[in-house]
Formats: sequence, structure tokens, C-alpha cells
Amino acid sequence: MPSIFSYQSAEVDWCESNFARSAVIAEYYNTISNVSFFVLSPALLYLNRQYCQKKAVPLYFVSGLLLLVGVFSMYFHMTLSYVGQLLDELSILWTLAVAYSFWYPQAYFPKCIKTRRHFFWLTGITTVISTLMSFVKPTLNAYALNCIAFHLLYMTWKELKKCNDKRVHRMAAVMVMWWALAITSWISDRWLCWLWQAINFPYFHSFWHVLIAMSLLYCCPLVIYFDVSYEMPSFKPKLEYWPSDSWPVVVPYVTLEEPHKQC
Ligand SMILES: CCCCCCCC/C=C\CCCCCCCC(=O)N[C@@H](CO)[C@H](O)/C=C/CCCCCCCCCCCCC
Ligand SMILES: [Ca+2]
Ligand SMILES: [Zn+2]
Repeated sequence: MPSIFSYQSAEVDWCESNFARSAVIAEYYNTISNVSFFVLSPALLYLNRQYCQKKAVPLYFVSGLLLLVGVFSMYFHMTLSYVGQLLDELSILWTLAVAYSFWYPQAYFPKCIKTRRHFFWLTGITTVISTLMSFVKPTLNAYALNCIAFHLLYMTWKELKKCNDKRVHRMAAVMVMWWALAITSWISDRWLCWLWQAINFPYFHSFWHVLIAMSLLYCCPLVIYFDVSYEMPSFKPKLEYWPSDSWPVVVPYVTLEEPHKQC
């Protein structure tokens, strides 16, 4: 019986041909495309450094965990091992759990949850249960995790209804565009592999890695913007674009303005 660390012991195998470019890397492009997360993580920390100076823990934790997501996803695609698959999926689960724990708006807490500390316990217990359940049918884990994006879309829609800043609306629209391209790539790699292999173009999962990282590059500043609005009343969040607004492709970030004190 193969070890859970064995190459190709995972329950899923992506469309890219295995060991086509390397004898030690099962899915070459699916492995190297995870470099996206090694760029995403420091970029979020550097661009949103003003927010980090005021409230360091959430973004340091989420950025660090996104680095781990990239490492485990690389290991998974390099080996296609059972352990690699679970490390990949559990690192995503825990990153989402930490992000929700720190950034979920108190206005949306369940009625029985009164404080952020109680919400930490709720997400912690839910995450431990989900971790145990992830061993039951690993092939369903990725679908369940992807469904969380629909909850994020719903919360974004609710927040935008109350927000008059057109720049924020534009940022959210671009985030959803990148996510839509990403999830389309993920689904087509899983369900249309026969077509991509027929035309010798099985690279949609590697596109997914780059596209979901792009979506997160917009998602995190959007979450930070609303976190500052809700939780840091002495500051006004301002949306900026790097390198500058005039460039065709830009990266959003949040700066903090101290509203003029009422005289
Ligand atoms: C108030 C909440 C704030 C949430 C902030 C966002 C936190 C995002 C945390 C983790 C997402 C990482 C997703 C990258 C996955 C990379 C590894 C990978 O590709 N794994 C696949 C196998 O190789 C596996 O099939 C992936 C499965 C599921 C991915 C689940 C993605 C979760 C949803 C991410 C939301 C993106 C933001 C856009 C919202 C519209
Ligand atoms: Ca494969
Ligand atoms: Zn992947």
C-alpha cells in the first residue's frame, strides 16, 4: 500500500501532464505558478504598511499564511501526494479562518456572539471541525473552500450598497473580474481536461494560481478599507493605486487619513 507521502497518492490529479518537463516535479507549471503567492504576500504588507503600523497582527498573520499556502501548493503539485493535497487545502482553510476571525465585521456577528473574542472561539471551533471533516472525502474539500468565495461576494455586495466611494466600487468590480477568471480556469481544468489535452493546452490550473492571487491583491485592500471604516474611527481610509491611477494595470492599497479635527 503506497505511503501517504508517495508521489501521485493524492485523490486529485490536475490536467497538466505528469513529469512531462521534470523527473522530480509532477506538474511543472502548476508548481512554479505558485510563485504568485510569494509576490502577493510581501506586496500586501509593503503597500498597506500604514495600516500595518496601526494594526499589524491581522495582515502579518494572513500574509504569512498566504506564503504557506504557496509553499504547500508547490509541494502538492510537485508530488501530487495525499499529504500534499491535505496540506494545500488545510492551509487555505486556516488562512480563511484567520482572515474571518480578524476582519469579519462585528455588524454581521450571529446574535449569540457579542464580542470579537467570542467570534474567535466560534471560528476556531468551526475550523477544527472542518479540519477533521476534510479527511472524510478530500475530493470535496476544494469545492467547499471555493464556496466561501460566494459568502465573500455576498458580504462585499452588502457593504457596497452602503458605500458611496466610486473608487471602492471599481476596486470591487476588478476583484470580482479576477475571481471570475480564476474560478472559470479552476473549473475548466477539472471538467474540460479532455478538451485542453486534445489541443495540448492543459495549463488552466496554473492560470488559476496567478488569477486567484490577483483577486486576493484586490480583496485584501477592500477588506482593510471596510475594517478601517468600522474599527478605526479616528482614521479615514483612502484607496490608492500603485504605481499610479493613470497606469492601465494597477495594484490597490489603503492609506489612512486623520480626518480634520472639528474645531
Ligand atoms: C472577512 C474575510 C476576508 C477574507 C480575505 C481573503 C483570504 C483568502 C484566503 C485564502 C485564499 C487562498 C486561495 C489560493 C489557493 C491556492 C492553492 C490552490 O490552488 N489549491 C488548489 C489545489 O492546488 C485547490 O484546488 C484550491 C482550492 C480552493 C481555493 C479556495 C479559495 C477560497 C476563496 C478565496 C477568495 C478570493 C477572493 C475573491 C472574492 C470574490
Ligand atoms: Ca496531472
Ligand atoms: Zn493548485
